[in-house]
Amino acid sequence: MRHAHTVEQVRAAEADLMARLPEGTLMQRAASGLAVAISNYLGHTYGARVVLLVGSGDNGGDALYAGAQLARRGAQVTAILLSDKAHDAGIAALTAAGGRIHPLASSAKGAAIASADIVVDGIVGIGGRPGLKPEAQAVVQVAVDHDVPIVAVDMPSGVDVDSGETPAEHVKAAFTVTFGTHKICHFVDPAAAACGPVHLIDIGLELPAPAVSAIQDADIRERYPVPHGESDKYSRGVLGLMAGSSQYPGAAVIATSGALAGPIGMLRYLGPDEVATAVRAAHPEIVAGEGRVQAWAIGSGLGDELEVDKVRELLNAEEPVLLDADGLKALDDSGDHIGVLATPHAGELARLLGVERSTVEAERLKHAKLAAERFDVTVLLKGATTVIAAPDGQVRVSSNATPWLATAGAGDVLAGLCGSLLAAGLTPLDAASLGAYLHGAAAQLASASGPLTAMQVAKKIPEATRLLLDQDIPG
Ligand SMILES: NC(=O)C1=CN([C@@H]2O[C@H](COP(=O)(O)OP(=O)(O)OC[C@H]3O[C@@H](n4cnc5c(N)ncnc54)[C@H](OP(=O)(O)O)[C@@H]3O)[C@@H](O)[C@H]2O)[C@@H](O)CC1
Ligand SMILES: [K+]
Repeated sequence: MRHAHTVEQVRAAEADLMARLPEGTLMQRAASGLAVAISNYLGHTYGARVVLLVGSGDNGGDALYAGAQLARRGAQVTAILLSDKAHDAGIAALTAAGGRIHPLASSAKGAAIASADIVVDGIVGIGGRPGLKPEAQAVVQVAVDHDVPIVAVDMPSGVDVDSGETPAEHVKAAFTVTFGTHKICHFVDPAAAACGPVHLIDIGLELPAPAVSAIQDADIRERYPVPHGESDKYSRGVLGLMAGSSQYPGAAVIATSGALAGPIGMLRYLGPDEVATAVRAAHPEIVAGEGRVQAWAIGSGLGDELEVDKVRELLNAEEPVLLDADGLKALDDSGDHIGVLATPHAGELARLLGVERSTVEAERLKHAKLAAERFDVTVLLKGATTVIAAPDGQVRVSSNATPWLATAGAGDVLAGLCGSLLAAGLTPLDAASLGAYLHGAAAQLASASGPLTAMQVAKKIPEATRLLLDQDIPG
């Protein structure tokens, strides 16, 4: 996993380390990493035209020192000072390296930005409040109007660092160079979408447990419940699936496709006879009717056929339960739901919490955590970046989805797959994490940069799993 820490955690780690190192060491490490990342992006340094947007703090200092290093290697570097205050030693270093300094009032600044190869956003970093001042917004807009790429120093200025929210104007970066650890805004939308690819420069910080972790390929290898020689269909896990209705029979076929592509040994389907017939026609290996299961997945396409009392009984039973779509209507905030995984999209989460959908979309991390706490469940909030919040406060994100995945039935596949992982014995947090990541990986295979259907995603889950587990096909 990659880990993100809060501003407070970063400041504390920085203070610890700075006390043991000569002054300025951390900024030099940061600036060197930034300069290298800029050179790599441009593909050359000599003659490159680099404009630094410099705010009043150390974020501007990073930009100035990186600019000085690039100027020493032959770049034409111009700094635009956006505040009366700026990092004095950084300005001295840039000037000594042959860089130019423009105050905000300079009439030449627009032309410098318009003809730049790259603009460096050193306006604010972890000391920043959300939003851009009008003078900063104006110079950023010149870069946007002239298609000049912007590299964000630490994070795109104007985003809310600790929440990933973007309540006001902010920079949209071609890429971001950050230091010591990721920050929450790198992982959580909408801010994450403004970062572009994020390069992490190690500056030697020693950090506590992260606030948010991002799932990677290696996590699948470490946590996937791979069967062994002694496994049988029961020990691999049996999932009970309640999905589909006469109104939405297709949801059951799609959800069962997702479930069968996961690790379970057997799938029991419970639902109306005509839907069971359709499900078994698509998947003859499915067993219809009651029986022992290790986990339940309830909800996709149930429509009005949701039996709230029955579902509430299951929520209070021992087996873990996944609630999706209509199944979420059975969730209440009384009692212990520690084994429950809820998989809402933003609209469903908004209904559960009694707020507007747009509010959930703007404040995704906050509302996922709020619901996890209020309902005592693990919440998987679907989206371009999926946010998973556990009731103990752990948060993970999965960011490998493709925009093509926004298609009918994709959520049913995810519910089936996560249910399958729950039945195989993973915790709700791990089932959600691996499910979201495998779903995203399967969608990438199914899409190959083009349109896809939910069933195609389900069909690609075994291949995505095999690739991520790195297992050769025997024979
Ligand atoms: N921590 C680390 O490990 C390392 C940190 N390093 C670097 O230091 C950066 C943090 O630097 P920092 O603390 O000096 O704060 P920074 O973000 O430059 O803001 C400065 C001032 O800006 C102002 N301001 C606020 N909001 C604003 C807005 N929207 N628009 C305009 N102005 C705004 C506000 O001043 P005020 O307006 O309140 O007077 C604030 O005090 C960090 O991101 C990284 O790049 C690396 O060098 C080494 C390792
Ligand atoms: K910045």
